[in-house]
Amino acid sequence: MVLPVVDVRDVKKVYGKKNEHPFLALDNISFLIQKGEFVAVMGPSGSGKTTLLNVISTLDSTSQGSIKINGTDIAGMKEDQLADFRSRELGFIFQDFNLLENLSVYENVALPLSLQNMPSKEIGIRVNKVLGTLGIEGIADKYPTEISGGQKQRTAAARAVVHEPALLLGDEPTGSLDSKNAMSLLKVMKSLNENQGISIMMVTHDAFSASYCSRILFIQDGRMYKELRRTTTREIFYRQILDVLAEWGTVQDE
Ligand SMILES: Nc1ncnc2c1ncn2[C@@H]1O[C@H](COP(=O)(O)OP(=O)(O)OP(=O)(O)O)[C@@H](O)[C@H]1O
Repeated sequence: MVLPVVDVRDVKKVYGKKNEHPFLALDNISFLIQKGEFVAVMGPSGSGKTTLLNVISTLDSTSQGSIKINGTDIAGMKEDQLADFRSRELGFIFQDFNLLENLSVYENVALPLSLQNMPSKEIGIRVNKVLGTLGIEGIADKYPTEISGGQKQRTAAARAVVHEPALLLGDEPTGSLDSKNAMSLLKVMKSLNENQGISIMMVTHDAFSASYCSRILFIQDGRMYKELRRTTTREIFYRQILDVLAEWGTVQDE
């Protein structure tokens, strides 16, 4: 039996203590992400997207319900087990890249493997492979201050997948890129998804970015609002996404 890569059941997240006006940020959210899916989470500001990403990425705990990543229930794990789990099973790609400025592109990408104490020869093989996949082998010796925004985001993507995680998580990964670099990163993510079989879940407010995904989860007020599967061309899917956003009064132009 193939286990889903993400299994979220009846998850609630309450912020604040009980006697201090608790706020229900996630309200009985349940969904599955199967291996090989590329899923976007969309919703109005304050709907709980980042909260959902944080509890799935094990950076925050739930108040109720269960979350399994690749079959492992993350609720009962201690902090050191969680850190180990995160470093093996998850990859993160953020809007602001989070590259270390005093390390070269090669060293930034190698970091997750160095932290796992992998032999340097094997690190070299893996890093060079992923730099090639993302088309940035030519800038391996440059430093983050010497490369473009698009190259920084590719470096961040390479670092996020170099350890071959079960799940790649993105928080507005195209958010700080111009449209050309955003499209280029989305194509890279789609190719990692289709050719390397990496499962991806990303939060985005951008319908164009979401149209590269195979499924969209729309959340509102901490609840599942709607789900949209791509069964058609990217262009038609984009219009279908815009139709849902229009229900919230959030219309965008491509
Ligand atoms: N640490 C916290 N303590 C109390 N309330 C919080 C906390 N973090 C988030 N919230 C509240 O929970 C709700 C969901 O926040 P969250 O950041 O998940 O929304 P979001 O959908 O990611 O929003 P945005 O699109 O604006 O980033 C919001 O109403 C927010 O004010």
